[in-house]
Amino acid sequence: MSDKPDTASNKPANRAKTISEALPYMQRYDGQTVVVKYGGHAMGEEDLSQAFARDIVLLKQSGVKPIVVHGGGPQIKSMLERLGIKSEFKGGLRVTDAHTVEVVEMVLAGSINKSIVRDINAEGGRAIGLCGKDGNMVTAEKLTRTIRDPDSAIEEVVDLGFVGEPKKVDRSVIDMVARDALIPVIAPVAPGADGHTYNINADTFAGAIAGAVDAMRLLFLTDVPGVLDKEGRLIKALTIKQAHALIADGTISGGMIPKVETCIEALNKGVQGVVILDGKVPHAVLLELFTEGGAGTLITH
Ligand SMILES: Nc1ncnc2c1ncn2[C@@H]1O[C@H](COP(=O)(O)OP(=O)(O)O)[C@@H](O)[C@H]1O
Ligand SMILES: CC(=O)N[C@@H](CCC(=O)OP(=O)(O)O)C(=O)O
Repeated sequence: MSDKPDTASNKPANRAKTISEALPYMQRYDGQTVVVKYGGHAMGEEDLSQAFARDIVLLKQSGVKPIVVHGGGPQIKSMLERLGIKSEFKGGLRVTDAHTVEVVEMVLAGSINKSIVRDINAEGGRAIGLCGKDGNMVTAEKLTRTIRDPDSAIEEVVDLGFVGEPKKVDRSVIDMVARDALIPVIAPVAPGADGHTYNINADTFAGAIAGAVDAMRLLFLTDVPGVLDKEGRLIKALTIKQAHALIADGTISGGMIPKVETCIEALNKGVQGVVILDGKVPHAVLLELFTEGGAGTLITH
């Protein structure tokens, strides 16, 4: 006997109906690749991490090929603080010197990657933790960035140190892993042809992976319900043109700008749809993929 109260939605027949209603969505995504970017702000609480891991295992079980790409900005920040290493952001990216990149790799490809792998495995999945270095999956190049001074409007080239951008993604490694029962969990750290290790923004990294594997969907789990309008209401769907207009008129600002720009790049590389949604809502991934209303903001051509 269940110890849950016998409310209408809990009645066995209604629960069976809910599961049955997921069938057309399961059929739509059957055999398709879905890349889920799990941001550092969406992690942390045990119940949420467990619900996230369960969703990923359920996707795999129902015939979808999920690929998890994770971030860990807040977790890198706290480790750098513990070690007494100062860190700053320029243009939304962490300035990464030689000491910092060691910590970034340790946190992203180490503790965070392994805790996501553990959570997925605890739910009965078989996750395998990787970063861009494994099997030479991703080759990075040092990122050159120009930033405009808001006062003088002068553009200057900033040196972000070991911050990279993905230049080449070899999808064969991901295909080999995802073909079997395994679920790839990938950290955004990659080697350069120059032998250095590069720290890559996790959104950018997820976009590159999704583009390389022709993903049907790329989901960005963040800490807001999606793209919000000027009144703070959720915009359920956007075209690329509308997204550009919202950036131009200032509705989309801050960290949401590079996220939406990454969405547009991924769509232009062949991803069919990109969704920005709140990773703090339990079972956000299932709500988006397997229910009628979906969740968050869907951006398409
Ligand atoms: N129009 C908008 N809709 C939603 N969020 C916005 C918008 N404009 C700016 N933002 C900001 O973007 C943030 C999400 O970007 P970011 O902090 O980089 O996410 P993450 O750390 O999950 O990658 C939101 O928390 C919000 O403060
Ligand atoms: C170059 C750069 O800024 N890299 C990011 C990588 C982690 C990340 O992007 O994590 P979230 O998705 O949680 O923000 C950083 O060092 O924080």
